[in-house]
Amino acid sequence: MIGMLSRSIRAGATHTQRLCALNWTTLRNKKLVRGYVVPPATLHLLEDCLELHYRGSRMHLDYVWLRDHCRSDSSFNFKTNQRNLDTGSIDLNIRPDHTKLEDDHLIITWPGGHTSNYSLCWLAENSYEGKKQSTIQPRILWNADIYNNSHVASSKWDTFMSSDDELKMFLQNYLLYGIAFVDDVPATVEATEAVTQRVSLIRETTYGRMWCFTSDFSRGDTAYSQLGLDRHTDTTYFHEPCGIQVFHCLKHEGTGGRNLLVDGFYAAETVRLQSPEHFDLLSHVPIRHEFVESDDGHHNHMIGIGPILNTYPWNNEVYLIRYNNYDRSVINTIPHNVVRRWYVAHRQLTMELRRPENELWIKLTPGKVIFIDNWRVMHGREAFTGVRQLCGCYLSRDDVLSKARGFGLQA
Ligand SMILES: C[N+](C)(C)CCCC[C@H](N)C(=O)O
Ligand SMILES: O=C(O)CCC(=O)C(=O)O
Ligand SMILES: [Fe+2]
Repeated sequence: MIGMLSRSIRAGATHTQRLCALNWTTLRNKKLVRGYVVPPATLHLLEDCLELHYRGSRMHLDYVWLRDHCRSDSSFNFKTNQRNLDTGSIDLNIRPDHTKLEDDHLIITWPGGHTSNYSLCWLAENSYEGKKQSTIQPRILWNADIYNNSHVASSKWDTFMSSDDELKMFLQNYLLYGIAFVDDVPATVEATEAVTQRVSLIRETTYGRMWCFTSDFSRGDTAYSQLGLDRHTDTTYFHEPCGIQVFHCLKHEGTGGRNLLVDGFYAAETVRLQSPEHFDLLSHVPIRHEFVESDDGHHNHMIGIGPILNTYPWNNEVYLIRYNNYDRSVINTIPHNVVRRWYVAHRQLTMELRRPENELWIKLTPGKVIFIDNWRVMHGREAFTGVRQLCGCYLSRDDVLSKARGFGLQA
């Protein structure tokens, strides 16, 4: 399992990306890369696509796709990175009039005279064959030992607020592990908001923008009690669950109240390895989650529908887990001959999520702000006594990933 996980990390930079980074002028002259002879690129025009052999990969590039992805000035706006070309105007039976390979570029002349010029590196990087092999987001999946032995450093408030290198390191930790910490934050809602905004935009929800809650049952949800909460992800009842959950415990005078963290993707990968058919059910059967609240001040009825595990179809990478047994709603979207199999699959995932060795327990104290990837890492809480006050907020995932990409991180 661990071997597999580290492969997924190394897959971060694809074969083609690494090759493209080399100096090809030298290579063309020598035709030799570290002892390997580089075969020249070759082209075959098939009925509906062009077959390109380049640096060890064989790609099939559909003619309509090629015309659609033309990067000439009239087809593509490089200032805005948007397509100019009207895809609706491409002849669906289009075929090149003429093709040639020149200086690691493919040049196509289309009927009517338009010319397209594609770098072979770009094609390799953007072809289906290239994408199928690469990981969208490299991650280090963990159980308690793996996480603890990684000795992931927390950021400190001062450096975090002033240094971009520190923010980049924080984001890298967050992307790899799905959790990241900032320490020594002043124990106020304002400072929590500031530390959060350093990362990205706050996502306002029915709970507010910044929320501060205690066990006062002010809302129709057990989070607002002293009860223990089993591992779960939040806002499963949104079609797009919140991307990040931020928690800062401003005060706790009493006992208990530790938080539990479990890497949902670690558990999901174990299920995939042991019972691919269970993994398949969990990633295809749509399930409803629901939040119904009706009292004096609050009227909410949220419904979110989607499978427990969400995967990219082309490379089977998991990108989102919705797991909240409290908020899971009536199952009426599955025929009876599938229901029991789904429960068996769900039980297996639950057992993996509940293995004690997968549980990371932490006591949040004033000053320690945790960012949790709510699409990946479950959180829970131990029952507590006394006054416990937690503040925090949600972030939307797109904005956080965009920030990370801005630092050159793969996300
Ligand atoms: C975090 N905050 C206390 C504001 C909201 C808690 C929401 C809890 C809900 N059952 C869910 O899982 O989404
Ligand atoms: O009280 C806690 O530590 C967390 C409760 C919870 O699950 C939530 O607010 O989403
Ligand atoms: Fe929660």
